Amino acid sequence: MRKKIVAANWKMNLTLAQGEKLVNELLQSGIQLDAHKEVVIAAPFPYLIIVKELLKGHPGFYVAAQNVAAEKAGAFTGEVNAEMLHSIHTDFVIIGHSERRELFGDSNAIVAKKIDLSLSHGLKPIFCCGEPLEVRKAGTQNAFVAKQLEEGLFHLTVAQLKNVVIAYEPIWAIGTGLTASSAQAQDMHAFIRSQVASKYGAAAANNLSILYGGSVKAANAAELFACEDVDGGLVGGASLVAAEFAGIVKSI
Ligand SMILES: O=C[C@H](O)COP(=O)(O)O
Repeated sequence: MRKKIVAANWKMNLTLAQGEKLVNELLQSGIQLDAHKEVVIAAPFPYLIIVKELLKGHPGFYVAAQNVAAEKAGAFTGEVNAEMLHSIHTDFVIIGHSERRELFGDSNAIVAKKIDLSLSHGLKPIFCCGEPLEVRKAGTQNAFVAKQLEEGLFHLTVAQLKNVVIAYEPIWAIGTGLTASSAQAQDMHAFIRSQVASKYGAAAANNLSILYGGSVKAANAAELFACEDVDGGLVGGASLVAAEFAGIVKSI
């Protein structure tokens, strides 16, 4: 049975005090996780150690970095590498988020390097993919996402893929209040799973968690998560309010 996962992506928001308050409120919000459900908090780098500490003793809660360097180590001022993240017990890392792709030049080739370095240091990548509005309007979203998968992810072995989570985030739905309909989400998730099945076989595809991201909130989470191939969400804005995020987690 594949894992159901809800991940909070705080992006570049919250002071440390606000982040600590949010985590504490979340832990007190009555979330019940079984062995097949996980909550991941992608906090800014400086808070990772502290958030990890706050989550201690709460099984099923994990921390993620929002990015990782594409280089191993060395003279790369301002970068944080996979080994460093592992050394502070980071569990997951978001790779290839559309904001990184669009604003910071993360190409499919760079994404592939980040995936490799993360896996080789025991981090679980949350690989993001998704099309911009013009591609959706042209109806070529499947080909667009297939290329992202092919160039960013499909060089992995089947054993490596076991430690990867995919997040499908249509760019037109991120932070816009526009959510993909559950039918649009299901169609794309089923397509992604079929691509994985063709490359790695049905068992690998069935075990892979595929999250939806893009204006997920407590009010639409249950409908999205009810789709057969939607295994949870990657949540931006709504992860910054404890009650709202707890409502989303309770929908998995
Ligand atoms: O990583 C999260 C996504 O970019 C979704 O953001 P959003 O929930 O604010 O639309």
